[in-house]
Amino acid sequence: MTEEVQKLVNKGVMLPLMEEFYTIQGEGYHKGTAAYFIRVGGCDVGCHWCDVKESWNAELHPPTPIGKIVENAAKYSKTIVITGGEPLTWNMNPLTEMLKAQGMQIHIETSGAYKLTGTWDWVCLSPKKMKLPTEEVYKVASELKVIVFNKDDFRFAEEQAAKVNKDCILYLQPEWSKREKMSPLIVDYVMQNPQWKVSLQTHKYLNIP
Ligand SMILES: C[S@@+](CC[C@H](N)C(=O)[O-])C[C@H]1O[C@@H](n2cnc3c(N)ncnc32)[C@H](O)[C@@H]1O
Ligand SMILES: Nc1nc2[nH]cc(C(=O)O)c2c(=O)[nH]1
Ligand code: SF4
Ligand SMILES: [Mg+2]
Repeated sequence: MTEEVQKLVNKGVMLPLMEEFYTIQGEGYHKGTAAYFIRVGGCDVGCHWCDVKESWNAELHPPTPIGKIVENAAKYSKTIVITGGEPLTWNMNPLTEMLKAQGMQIHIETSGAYKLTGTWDWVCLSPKKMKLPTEEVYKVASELKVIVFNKDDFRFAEEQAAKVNKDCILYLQPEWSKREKMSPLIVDYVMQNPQWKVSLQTHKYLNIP
C-alpha cells in the first residue's frame, strides 16, 4: 500500500473492502429484512470461533474509495449493514455521512471494542470477553447480542446487560458449532429470564450469505 493510500484509509475515505452482498439480515431484531451488507476487513479481537476469520487481516482486502462502496450499495437497498471484520477499527464518519446523504438506513454489527465513530440508525453490539466494549457504545446500543459458546456466557451476558441503556433489546445467540448443545440451554434461560430473546443465524439455515 502506498503512503498516500494509507493516509486515505486512516481517514476513513478508503476502506479495506472484503465483500458486499445483498441478502436478508439473518440475526437479531431485523432478521428477515432485506439489506445490503458491506464487510470491511480488519479485526484484532481474535474470537476463536469467529465465522469470518478471512476478514481479520486488513492487508488482504483492497483499499476501496467509499464513493464506490456507496454507489454500489445505492443500487440495491435503502437498508445497509456495515460489518466486518470489526468496522470500528476504522473511522466510520466519512462512510456513514455519505450513506446518510443518500437517505440510507445504516446499521452496524460491532464488538464495540474500538472508538465509536459514524452515525447509526441501529447499533448491534456483540461484546467479546477478550476485548470489552468501550463505555460510550453501551449508551447507544440498540440491541445487545451475546454469543453463547459455553455456560459462562450466560454470566457474561448478564454482566453486559447491566451496562447497556434501558431500551436496548437483549439477545442470546448460539455459537454456530455449539448450537446443538447450547440452543436448549438458551431456550430454558430465556423462559426463566424473559427479558432476553433468542437470536439464531437464520441465514445459515436458509443457505444464503
Ligand atoms: C463476524 S461478526 C463482525 C462484526 C463484529 N466484529 C462483531 O463481532 O460484532 C458479525 C456477528 O457474527 C457473530 N458471530 C461470529 N461468529 C459467530 C459464530 N461462530 N456463531 C454465532 N455468531 C457468530 C458476531 O458475534 C457478530 O454478532
Ligand atoms: N445474512 C446475514 N446476516 C448477518 N447478520 C450479521 C452478519 C454478519 O456477519 O455481520 C450476517 C451475515 O453474514 N449474513
Ligand atoms: S470481533 Fe467479530 S470479526 Fe472480530 S473475531 Fe470476533 S466475531 Fe470475528
Ligand atoms: Mg456473518
